[in-house]
Amino acid sequence: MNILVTGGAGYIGSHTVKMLNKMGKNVVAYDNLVKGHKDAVKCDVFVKGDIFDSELLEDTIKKYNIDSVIHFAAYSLVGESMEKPMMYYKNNVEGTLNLLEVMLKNGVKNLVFSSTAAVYGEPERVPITEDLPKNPTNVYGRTKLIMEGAMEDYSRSYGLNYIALRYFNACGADEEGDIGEDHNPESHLIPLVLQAALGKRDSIKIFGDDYPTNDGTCIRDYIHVNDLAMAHYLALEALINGHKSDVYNLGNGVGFSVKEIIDAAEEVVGHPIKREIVSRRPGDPAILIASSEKIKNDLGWKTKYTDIKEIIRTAYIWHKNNPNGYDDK
Ligand SMILES: NC(=O)c1ccc[n+]([C@@H]2O[C@H](COP(=O)([O-])OP(=O)(O)OC[C@H]3O[C@@H](n4cnc5c(N)ncnc54)[C@H](O)[C@@H]3O)[C@@H](O)[C@H]2O)c1
Ligand SMILES: O=c1ccn([C@@H]2O[C@H](COP(=O)(O)OP(=O)(O)O[C@H]3O[C@H](CO)[C@H](O)[C@H](O)[C@H]3O)[C@@H](O)[C@H]2O)c(=O)[nH]1
Repeated sequence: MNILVTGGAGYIGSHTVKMLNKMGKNVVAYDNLVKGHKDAVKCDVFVKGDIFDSELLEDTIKKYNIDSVIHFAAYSLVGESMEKPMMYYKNNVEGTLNLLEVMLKNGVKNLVFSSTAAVYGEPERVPITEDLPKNPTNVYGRTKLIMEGAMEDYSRSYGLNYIALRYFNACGADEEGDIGEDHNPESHLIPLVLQAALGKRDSIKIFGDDYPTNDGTCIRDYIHVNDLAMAHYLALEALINGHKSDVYNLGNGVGFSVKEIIDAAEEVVGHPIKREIVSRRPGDPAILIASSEKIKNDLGWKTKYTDIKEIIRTAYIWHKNNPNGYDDK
């Protein structure tokens, strides 16, 4: 396997790069560093480049004899996608189409693609299985769904072999503490809760406590970033061994409310975390819980991290030791 990882300097990409590198695979991390961090790249080869740069992509594929691609590079802020749809269609759709064109032109047919639970929108039931209707409630989710459709068409017409992985809420950090989550701006719940715990912000704002859930706050399915990373490896291995193109959910199958996450974080850090109820964030579905039975049955994926406190603890180690994230700001 000679694997090109686009978005390899980002949060999930860097964890996948590190894991593949540790497994002895040949990995080339490719990232324009618009959001990612060079220090997050724990493999020998890093190429600073854009997925729109066809020439550099082609040179990289040839130089490193690339046979497979894991494609993380995208924009992924739901709120921003509603304000700036053009930016999202351009990067997530046009950018990915460009990458696919260069791949196919150079005979690279294996692709693992980052999709998202956001393709489902407000689900008609939980746990969510892959066959449920796809009705994204935001532009971000729609761009990912459009790409799932394009990959299906490319698979039929050009022999692209792809697996799209629909992640639920990625969280946690590598246990060695050298890489973690550093988004700017940060919008995800767990890093924000931990920043509040570490005094980096005054409080954690709870976006609405009037949802139809037990405690009124939204329920999500939190999945450790290294469990996600492992799924990418299994997906790629399956494709190389002739597995058909497919789509899989990735979650723990258990839901935690926002309040339950803050309670769990308080136990991890050992002191209370100031919380504040504010109004709902537009576009937030009340409950998202994954069924990941399909990938467990098909590819033998297993989660290593099932205890939410353990997951938060791995994130806490990173945030405590790197209160300002990576040193590149
Ligand atoms: N974090 C989550 O909870 C979550 C959930 C579902 C899906 N996803 C998807 O997973 C992928 C990775 O998410 P993440 O949280 O690691 O995001 P991230 O922003 O940390 O990583 C994305 C990386 O892609 C790079 N990038 C963006 N546009 C690029 C371009 N045109 N050319 C080259 N590099 C480019 C960025 O610099 C960044 O390093 C994304 O596709 C995202 O949509 C994330
Ligand atoms: O300061 C905050 C931040 C978040 N939340 C709440 O915490 C939950 C989790 O929010 P995140 O922003 O951490 O994650 P999302 O569920 O909104 O989004 C994640 O899952 C989506 C799929 O549903 C997309 O894939 C997206 O990229 C990914 O970040 C939500 O109910 C949100 O309302 C708060 O109450 N306060």
